[in-house]
Amino acid sequence: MALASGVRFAERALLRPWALLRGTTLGRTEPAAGGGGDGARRFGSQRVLVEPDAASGVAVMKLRNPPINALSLELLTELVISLEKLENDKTFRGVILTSDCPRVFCAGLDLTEICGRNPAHCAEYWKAMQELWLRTYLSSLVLVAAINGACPAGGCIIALSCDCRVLADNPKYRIGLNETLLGIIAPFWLKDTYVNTIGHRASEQALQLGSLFPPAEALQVGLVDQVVPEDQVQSTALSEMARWLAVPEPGSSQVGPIFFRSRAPADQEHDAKGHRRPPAEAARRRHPELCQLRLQRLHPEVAAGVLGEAPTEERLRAVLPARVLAKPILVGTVALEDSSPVFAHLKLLRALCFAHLPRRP
Ligand SMILES: CCCCCCCC/C=C\C=C\CC(=O)SCCNC(=O)CCNC(=O)[C@H](O)C(C)(C)COP(=O)(O)OP(=O)(O)OC[C@H]1O[C@@H](n2cnc3c(N)ncnc32)[C@H](O)[C@@H]1OP(=O)(O)O
Repeated sequence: MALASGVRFAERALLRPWALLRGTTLGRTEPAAGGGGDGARRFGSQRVLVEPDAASGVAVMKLRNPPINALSLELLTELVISLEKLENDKTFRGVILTSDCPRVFCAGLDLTEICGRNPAHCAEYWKAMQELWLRTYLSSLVLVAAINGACPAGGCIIALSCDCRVLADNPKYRIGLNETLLGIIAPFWLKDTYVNTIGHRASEQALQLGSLFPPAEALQVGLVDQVVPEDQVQSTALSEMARWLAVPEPGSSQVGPIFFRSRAPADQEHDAKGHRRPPAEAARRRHPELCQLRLQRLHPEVAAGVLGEAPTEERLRAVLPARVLAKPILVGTVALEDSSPVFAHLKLLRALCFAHLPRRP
């Protein structure tokens, strides 16, 4: 019964992802601030404001979940949708991520989404967090973080998944992964991202101590690329973006996320006819091992949400057709298959089941 109700919950959420967006208006379009230039219209949602500049191919994406841009489920979902929208629009090559809330870039996970919530909610929330990380870390767009406020934990994760980080020079704006101090253990993909950015020893120390770096130290350790006066963060981010976008194709698309963040061949962005693959598919091809990690890491939490409790083989065999169990399912293609929610859900269920079954000889 727990299984059946768990499945119904997940199915409903997957079939109606917009149901997660309580009180949200998506796709609203209005003139950009300052009158808007050539074709400049801003769009976005309640918690993510997008100011696109078609002429430069750059959009500024502002988090606005006052007072501190805590990563609520709604904000995570809206960020993913906005990024996906820009990735699918060939006009855009770069996004500047910044905050619309004074003094805080992003306070990290919304702790009210975790504390005292049921396992199904935690699973949904955690999945959304990983989705955002995958979407940013593997994005085909150049992402520059214009960090105009405090940037702890989950805020730092967003910044780390960008190609470049510009931090405002204000000693109150500290940045780092401090979750250890809250009793949250960084998953290994996050540890790896830290190591890739600031090196092994610095990560080891900073993660264990839960260090938050003030601007000068963040620059010194390599956590940010530039520290500039607060009123120059946006303009510096735009200059950085111009530098990154000036690299001609194909170099610009083949180095960067594909080259550095994947062990897969670097030619996965386009199909044999030269058509650009949908971002989710390209990401999966570029980074199969990430997809795999994703589910390996995800399954205990999701199992709690989807299956109600750790399933026994007997229970799984009772609910799954024999042919499903006869053939190993590729674990991990699930969450990136968002084009078909029902299919994705079935695959998720199967993959979870396999994660709990004894290995075949
Ligand atoms: C099932 C899920 C499993 C998850 C597994 C995770 C695996 C690892 C992956 C990611 C891990 C991420 C870890 C995190 O992100 S944990 C969050 C860590 N965040 C922090 O430590 C930041 C804490 N906040 C602050 O330091 C400050 O609030 C600051 C952002 C600097 C802003 O300071 P200030 O402007 O002075 O504002 P206040 O401190 O007064 O805060 C205003 C109100 O906001 C509330 N608040 C603050 N932070 C959070 C938060 N993260 N979530 C929810 N609410 C938050 C604060 O209590 C104030 O509320 P109120 O006005 O009602 O008192």
